[in-house]
Amino acid sequence: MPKIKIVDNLTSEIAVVPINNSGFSIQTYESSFLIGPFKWSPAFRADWWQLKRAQGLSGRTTYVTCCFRDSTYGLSLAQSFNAVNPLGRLPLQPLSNGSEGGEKPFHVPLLWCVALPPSWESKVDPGMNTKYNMSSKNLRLSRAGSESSATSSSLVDSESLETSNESSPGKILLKSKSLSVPMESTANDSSDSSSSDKGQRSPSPLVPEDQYEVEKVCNYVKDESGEMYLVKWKNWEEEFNTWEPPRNLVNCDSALLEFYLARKKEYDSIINESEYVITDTGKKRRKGPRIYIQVPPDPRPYEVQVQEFFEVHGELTKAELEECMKKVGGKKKFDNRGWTGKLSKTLHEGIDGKLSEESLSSVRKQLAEFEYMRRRNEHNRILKEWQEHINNVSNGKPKITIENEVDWAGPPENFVYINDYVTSADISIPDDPPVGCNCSNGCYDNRLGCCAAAFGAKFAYSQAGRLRVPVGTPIYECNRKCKCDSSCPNRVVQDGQNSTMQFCIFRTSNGCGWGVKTLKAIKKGTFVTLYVGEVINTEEAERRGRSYDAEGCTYLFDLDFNEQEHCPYTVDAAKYGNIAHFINHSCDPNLGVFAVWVDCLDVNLPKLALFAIYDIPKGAELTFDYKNLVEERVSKDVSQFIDCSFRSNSYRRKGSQLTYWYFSAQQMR
Ligand SMILES: C[S@@+](CC[C@H](N)C(=O)[O-])C[C@H]1O[C@@H](n2cnc3c(N)ncnc32)[C@H](O)[C@@H]1O
Repeated sequence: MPKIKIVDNLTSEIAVVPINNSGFSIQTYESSFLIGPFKWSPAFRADWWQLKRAQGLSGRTTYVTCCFRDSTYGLSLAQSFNAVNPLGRLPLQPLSNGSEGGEKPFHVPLLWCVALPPSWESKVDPGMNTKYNMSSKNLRLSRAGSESSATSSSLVDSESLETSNESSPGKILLKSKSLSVPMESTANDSSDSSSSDKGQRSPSPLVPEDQYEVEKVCNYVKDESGEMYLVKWKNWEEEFNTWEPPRNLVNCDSALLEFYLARKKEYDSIINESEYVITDTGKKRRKGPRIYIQVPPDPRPYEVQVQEFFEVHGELTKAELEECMKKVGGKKKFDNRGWTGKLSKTLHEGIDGKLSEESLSSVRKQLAEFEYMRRRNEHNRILKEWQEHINNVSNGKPKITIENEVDWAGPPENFVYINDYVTSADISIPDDPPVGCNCSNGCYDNRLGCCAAAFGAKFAYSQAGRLRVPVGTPIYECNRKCKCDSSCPNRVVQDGQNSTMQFCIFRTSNGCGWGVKTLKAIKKGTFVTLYVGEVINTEEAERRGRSYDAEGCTYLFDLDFNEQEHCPYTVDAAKYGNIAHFINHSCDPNLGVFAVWVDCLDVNLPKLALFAIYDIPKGAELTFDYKNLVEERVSKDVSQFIDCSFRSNSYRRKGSQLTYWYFSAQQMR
């Protein structure tokens, strides 16, 4: 009667019970644990997970060794496989020939030792249903590395196992990236240390202790239970080669590629040298024996394989990609799971010139979709990075998203997001106001001595912090010298944007480049944003203006509020700017620009603040009127280029007194 003893470190014994031809049941005596019957099927996988969970092993990659010794049939079989995928292919290797007699020692390295050779089914008497026990003296454990380096949960208790002095090739060594304790050969360990060394890993400072280097890939199989590669490990003899699932083969691209290319060549030469016959049904059939070698998937990254295809069949055209854009749109994520299998194979048939015109065109269509989505994904990633950067700088005030479903434009080159004016070395913006108000018990409309009244201006805000003066009104907010505190209603612009505001920098579809839309409704009179940039002097502004004219882009804003003097300063938002950099022009705008003085009371250096001049609905593009600016500063060509495509905003209130508001700084006085 064949006997098998199952040993592990959690339970002393596990019985493996063959259930007819359908598989095995595992019983652990200590915990009266019974699983099964299970088959070599997905159901077995489920059972296995159940077992792992019950044993507290879930979430761990555990290596499992299954051993089978059948004295009736005189064969010892052993194979290791990953517990995460117990259904991985188990190519069985006879470890010793039972006909030589005697029980051969072999290692039982990790948690489980169970009898699981699929081919055993055919050898088991269907009705037998017998518990198999193997004497523990057949099991032998030894390991390389120190005892202390072993985790107790990953080793069989060697005390409980008897040792055998027999030399035998019957050993199982697990050499894989996840294995924590390397096992060594016992074949010659007591008598021949030099040959024993051959089976050990030589210490390498570059390879962590728990990892093994792939020297070469020797074979590949794929069947309904998955793919496995036969691996020769660096510094280990061939007899220690193991079958590994693809996920265990990390950082060994060149070994995989070398094997793939050799295997493909071998396969192609068989195909090319074969004779073919035309069958009665008109099909071409290869003559000769079945080809047993299998070609693994090309391990090179998707981009490399696709490039090879394009080199043979030409790059994708703009039209092909645009077709995809219409079909897929801007949002769908690139998912290359669909890529890995079939398409890769077909692609290679295309590279090898084995596809018909029709199939080729269908492959191109599929590739165009992949390419489009891949590029779109990459593009979205870049935009996302930019979005994160902007929100970091603005501290989420306002919250900004970026969207481009229109073209491939990315973040503007050399653009630096800022929150406040920046200056060149020759300009400084004072922030120490010489005077402030004495209103210790509240600032309010026309209160004598309060900042607005002191400067001869109107109190600009309602108690709710909304603007209530028409465009052209200068705004004097309370400053750091004032007696009032931060709750003062005359501190709107200096408080910055409300963090509940949400804007989206989006790519316009009417050729205006980027624009800004609001993702939340904005009430009329609400402060929306500052127009910030680099403060430069007149001469520099003239120079830059000429070059911006040539480019057809304008970001210059003269601070020409002091009618008495020539305008000494200009704000240039081309390179340094905030969200206002992206706000487009309209002759019928929903934002108005106001000059606001806070801590800098220099008449030539106000802040430029954009306020909502209507109730703006969610989703509307934000615009202000910079036509006057264009007429003053920019050439005719550019002012022709600027159109007033936003004129017909349906949410505009007819007859509103605000319709005559203009962007011109001159008119704000
Ligand atoms: C302050 S920027 C606005 C953001 C700009 N769209 C971008 O992509 O960076 C001004 C430039 O935007 C473009 N622009 C703004 N409003 C426009 C409009 N109504 N029609 C055409 N182009 C416009 C012009 O190129 C102009 O020089």
